[in-house]
Amino acid sequence: MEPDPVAAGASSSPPPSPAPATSPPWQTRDDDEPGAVDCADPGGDLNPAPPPSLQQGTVENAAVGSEVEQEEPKKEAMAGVGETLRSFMEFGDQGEDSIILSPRLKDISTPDRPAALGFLGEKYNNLMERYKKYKKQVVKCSEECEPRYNGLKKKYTDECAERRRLYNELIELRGNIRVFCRCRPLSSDEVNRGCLSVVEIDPSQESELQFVPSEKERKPFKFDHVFGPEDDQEAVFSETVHVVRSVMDGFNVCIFAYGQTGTGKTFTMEGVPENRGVNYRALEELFRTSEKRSASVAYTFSVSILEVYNEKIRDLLDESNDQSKRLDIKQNADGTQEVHGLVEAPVYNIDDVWEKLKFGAQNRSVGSTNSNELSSRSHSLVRVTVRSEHLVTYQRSRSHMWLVDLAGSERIAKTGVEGDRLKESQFINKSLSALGDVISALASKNSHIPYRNSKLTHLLQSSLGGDCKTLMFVQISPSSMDSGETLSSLNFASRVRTVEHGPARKQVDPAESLKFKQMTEKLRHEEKENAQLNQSLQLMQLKYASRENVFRTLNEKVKDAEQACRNYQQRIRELESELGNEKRVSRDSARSSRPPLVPTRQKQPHGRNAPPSGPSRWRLKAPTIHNKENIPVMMNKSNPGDDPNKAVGRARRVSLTPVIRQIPIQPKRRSSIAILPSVREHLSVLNEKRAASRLSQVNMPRRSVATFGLNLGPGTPLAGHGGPVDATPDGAKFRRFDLGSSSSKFTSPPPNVTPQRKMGMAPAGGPPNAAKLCFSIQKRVTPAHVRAKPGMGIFDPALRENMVVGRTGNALRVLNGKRRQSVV
Ligand SMILES: Nc1ncnc2c1ncn2[C@@H]1O[C@H](COP(=O)(O)OP(=O)(O)OP(=O)(O)O)[C@@H](O)[C@H]1O
Repeated sequence: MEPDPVAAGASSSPPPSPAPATSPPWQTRDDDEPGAVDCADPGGDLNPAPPPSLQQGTVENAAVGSEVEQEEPKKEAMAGVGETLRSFMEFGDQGEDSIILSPRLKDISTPDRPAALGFLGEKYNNLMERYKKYKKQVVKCSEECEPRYNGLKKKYTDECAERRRLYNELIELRGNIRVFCRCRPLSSDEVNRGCLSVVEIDPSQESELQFVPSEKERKPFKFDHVFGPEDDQEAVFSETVHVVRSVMDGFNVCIFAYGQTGTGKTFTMEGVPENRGVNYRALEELFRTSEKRSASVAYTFSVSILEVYNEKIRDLLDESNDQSKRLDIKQNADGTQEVHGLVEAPVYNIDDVWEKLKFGAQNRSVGSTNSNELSSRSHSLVRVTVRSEHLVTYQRSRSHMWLVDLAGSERIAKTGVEGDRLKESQFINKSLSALGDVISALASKNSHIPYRNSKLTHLLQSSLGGDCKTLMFVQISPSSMDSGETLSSLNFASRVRTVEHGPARKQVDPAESLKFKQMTEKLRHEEKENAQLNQSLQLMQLKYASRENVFRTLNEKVKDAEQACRNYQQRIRELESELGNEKRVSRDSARSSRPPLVPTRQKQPHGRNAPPSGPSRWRLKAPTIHNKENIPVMMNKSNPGDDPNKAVGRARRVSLTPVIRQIPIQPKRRSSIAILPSVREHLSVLNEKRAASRLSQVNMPRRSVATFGLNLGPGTPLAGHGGPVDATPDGAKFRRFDLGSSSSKFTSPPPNVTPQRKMGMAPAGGPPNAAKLCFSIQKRVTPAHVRAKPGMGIFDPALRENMVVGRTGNALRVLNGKRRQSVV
C-alpha cells in the first residue's frame, strides 16, 4: 500500500483550519509564492500550509504518508481528504484548464488516494512551471506595453481636450446656443408605479444619449453635454462655469432651464439649501473671480429678480409687493431691452445674494397641480448686473447675466387643471410656444423673428438672438410615463442647438459708450481741422520758400546794385579828376597866353585837404553834393573805395558833376518784338492795344522791359540798345526790378517756370526775359498742341515758317482766337 501523503502532511501540520468558503481552492494567495496556492494541497482545507513533499511534487510523499497511516487521530483527516478530492473532481469539469480531469479521478477509491495526490502534486508543479513562464512573459509584456499604453492614454486625453476646445471655439465663433441635457433619476413614486427608464446614457459618451421608448425604437440625441441621474450639482456647474466667467469679461450671458414640469429645472437652477444649484454657484464664482482680479479690475454686482406670470412682469424684489405695479419692456438707445423701474439691489457678498434669492423665491407665484406638488407657475428670471472698471486702463464695462427658470411645459389635458390654473397653463404654454417660434425663426435664419409675441421672448431677445453667450439646460424625465414630453423636449433642444446668432461681443458701459461716441465725434472733427491746418501749413511753407527765394534774389540784386553804385562813384571820381585836370590845363594855357593886367585876387584854400597835385594855384570851390539824406558829402579821392557817407565832414573836395536826374520815361505802348514780317502790323496793333490797357492799370514805366537784353529785330519800335532808357544806377536797378515784375505780371510764365526764372534770373540758355517774351508771343500765336516745350514755337525757325510765316492766314486766325481767349 502506498503511503498517504495527506496523512503525512497532516501529521506534521497543526490541526486543520477550515478554508474560507468563498475562495476557490486554486486561488493564489501571493503571486510571487508558487507554493502558496490553495490548490497545491488538496487538503488545503485542512492544512493552510502545503506539505513540503507536495511542494516538491514527488511520490516520496506517499511513502512518508504510509508510515503514519495507522495512527488513529489521522483517520478523521482522511475523511476530510476525501471531501477535498471530491471537490477537485467537481472542479475538474469546469474547463479546459482545470487542474484535474475529473473522469480520471472519479473512480479513485480510498486506497489509491495517495497516488491521486501524487498525481495532483505533479500536475500542480507543471502548472506552476507554466504559470511562472507565463507570468514572466506577462510581466515582460506589460513592461513593454505600459509606456506605450500610458503614451496612448495621454494622447487620447489630450486629443479629447483639444477636440473639446476646438468645438467650444467653433461654438463661440458661430454663436451657437449651447445645450446641456440633464436627466433626473426616477422618483420613488415612479419606481413604485413600475415605470421604466426610456433614456440610456453611456458614461463614456458625454454628449450623447439614446431615447428608447420601446425595444424596437431607439433615437440618438447629441448635445454639448449630457448629465445622467448620477451627476450631481457640482458636476453640472463644472461644465457651466466657463460660460459664467464670460460675464466677468464683459459678455452678456443667459442660462435658462427648459423642460416638462417636474423634470428638475428648479433643482438645477436654484437647487436646495444642502445642494445648491447654478444660480447660487454662479454668483459664488463671480465673487471668487472678482476677488482674484481685485488688483487690476474693480467689480460691482447687483441683482434683480422678476417673474413673468400670466404675461405680466412682476418685480420680486419690490418690497411693497404692489401687484398693480406694471413693468414694461423698453428698448434702449443701444438696442437692448430694459425693464424700467426694476429694482436693482447691490450685493457685496454671497450671503447678500442668498438673502435676495430667498426673498424673491418667497414672492414667486407658486401653485399646485397634479403633476407636481410645488410646480412653479411662472417664469422666474434672475438678472445679475456686473459693472467693471479696469484700474490701469480705466476701461468700463457693464454686462448682464440672466438666470432663467422657465415654467414647466405640460399637456393641459394631462394635468387636469381648470379655472385659474388652466389660465396659467395657457399663458405658460403660449409663451413657451412663442419661444419655440423664435427658436424656429432663428434656426431657419428668417428675416423676421417674432420676439414680441410674448413677454418672455421680448425680455430674452438679446440673449436668444443677440451678441450673448447662451446656455440652455433641457431637463428630461427618464420615466416611461413621460416619454411623449421627453421626446418633444429633446426635439426642441436639438432645434435650439442649431441656432446661430453670431459671435458674442463685449459690452461697454452705456455711459462710457456715449462718452466714447462723443470723443470719437470730437476726434473726427479735430482730424478734419488738422487736415485743413496741415494743408494751409504746407501752402504757407511753399509761400515761405518762394518768398525766401525772392528775398535771396533781391539780396543779390541789391548787392549788384551796390556794386554798380560803387563803380559809378569810382567812375565819377575819375571823371571829376579828369575834368579838374582839364580845367587847370585850360586855365593855365589861358593865363599863359594873356598876361594879367591887374594883380589877381587869390583865394586861400579853405579845406585842409587841398588837391594833392596839379600845377594850378587856383582852388576850386567844391560844390556841395548831397547824398540821399541831403547831408553834404565830400568825395575823398585818396580813398575811393570808402563809403561816401563816411566822408561826411572830412572831405572838402567835391564833384563838379551835376546831380544826375532820372530821365523821365515816356509812358508808351508796349512794343512787340515778334519778327513776323507779314503779320507785324497786326501784332503791333494788338500790342498797342494790350499795352495801353495794361499801362492804364499800372503806373510803372514799362517800356524798358521789352528791350533789355534782347536781340530785337530791326523793325520793332524798341529795336536797338539805345532807346530812351534811364542811364543812372538807380535807373539800372529800376530797370532790373521792372523787368522781373513786369514780365511776371503781364506775361504768362511757361509751364516749367522756376522761381529763378520768375524773378528774372537768366536761364541757362539765354537772356532771362527772352524766354518770357517768346513764350508770351508764342502762347498767343501758336496753338496749344504745337507748344510742345517752352522755347519752341515762333523762335524755332522751321516751326515759325510752317506755322506763322508760311501760313499767315492760319496764324492770324490763331492769333485772333487766342487774343479773344486772353481778353476773356
Ligand atoms: N438631478 C436630480 N437629482 C435628484 N433629484 C432631482 C433631480 N432633479 C429633480 N429632482 C427632484 O425632482 C423634483 C422636481 O424637481 P423640480 O421642482 O426642480 O422640477 P421642475 O422642473 O422645476 O418643476 P416645475 O416645472 O413644476 O417647476 C424635486 O423634488 C427635485 O428634488
